[in-house]
Amino acid sequence: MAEQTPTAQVLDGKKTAARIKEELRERVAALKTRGIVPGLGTVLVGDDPGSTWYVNGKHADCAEVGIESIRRHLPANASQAELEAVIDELNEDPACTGYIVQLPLPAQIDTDAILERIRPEKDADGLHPMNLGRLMLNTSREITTPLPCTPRGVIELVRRHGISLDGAHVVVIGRGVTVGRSIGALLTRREHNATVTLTHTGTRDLDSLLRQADVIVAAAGSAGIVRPEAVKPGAVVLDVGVSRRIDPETGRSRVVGDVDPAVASVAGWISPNPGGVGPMTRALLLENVVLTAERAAG
Ligand SMILES: Nc1nc2c(c(=O)[nH]1)N[C@@H](CN(C=O)c1ccc(C(=O)N[C@@H](CCC(=O)O)C(=O)O)cc1)CN2
Repeated sequence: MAEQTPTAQVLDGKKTAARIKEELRERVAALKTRGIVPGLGTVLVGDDPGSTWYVNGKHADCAEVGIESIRRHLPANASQAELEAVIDELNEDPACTGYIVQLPLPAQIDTDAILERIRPEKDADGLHPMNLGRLMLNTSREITTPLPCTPRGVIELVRRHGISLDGAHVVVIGRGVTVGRSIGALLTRREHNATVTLTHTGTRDLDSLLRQADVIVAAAGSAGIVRPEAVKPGAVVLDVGVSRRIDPETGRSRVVGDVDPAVASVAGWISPNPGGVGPMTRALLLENVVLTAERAAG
């Protein structure tokens, strides 16, 4: 079959994230004039190369916008008690205005118990049950607690390209808490006003649902699961999935998304992967830290 020309417009996460970081630099400078220095803590358990890369990126981002950063690194065999001691320490540290625990955690750790131990006001990822719970409450009031970074990144990426989600049918693939379930809750709030179909590994005939979507958010971690024949012409397609493959030419590991590259000849808009939602996740984490510091300052 002849190769088709990509016609979709690009949802450029790199450029958009750079703009957000510029705005944040000014907000951080304004906080500093009031004697408030935002500080992001990161907790990494183990030496997974992907997680290490993400955490290093978060520290580099902080330096770029003037946020202080605090790093805690535990060995892969750390116990629940050892990790909880670090959480308790960051909860009390005044220099740490918000922090994240890099996920996934090793199997011996009870992840839910760790997320629950983070002080909700310092939960820079918006994954504490109280902050996730607030997402479910009064859907017309503005939320003033931290929200999960990837869902916010997706929404901000779309909004900053002038696309409205009001009334749109969004089909989300993946029911994980960091993306799928929380984006469903966020998009159905009154301010976004979308209709969401949340699909997962138990969904029958995914393609027939995808064909009805105005917007697809693919967060399955299943390489190429969104194929061109299942995409409505002109749809907005956001690729959040991360799978890793060894590139036969370079021998290096590279990211492969959930969206088949041929979708670019059918969709109206598409987010590249890498270079789409990933950089937005990082930028929105910084925004959560700044927001938390601004709110604490009154
Ligand atoms: N505590 C958390 N853990 C994890 C989260 C999270 O939001 N909070 N999300 C992911 C990892 N993640 C941030 O932590 C993240 C993933 C991807 C990117 C990114 O910029 N990706 C690049 C490509 C990177 C590559 O080549 O490997 C891109 O998309 O351009 C940033 C952050 C799971 N854990």
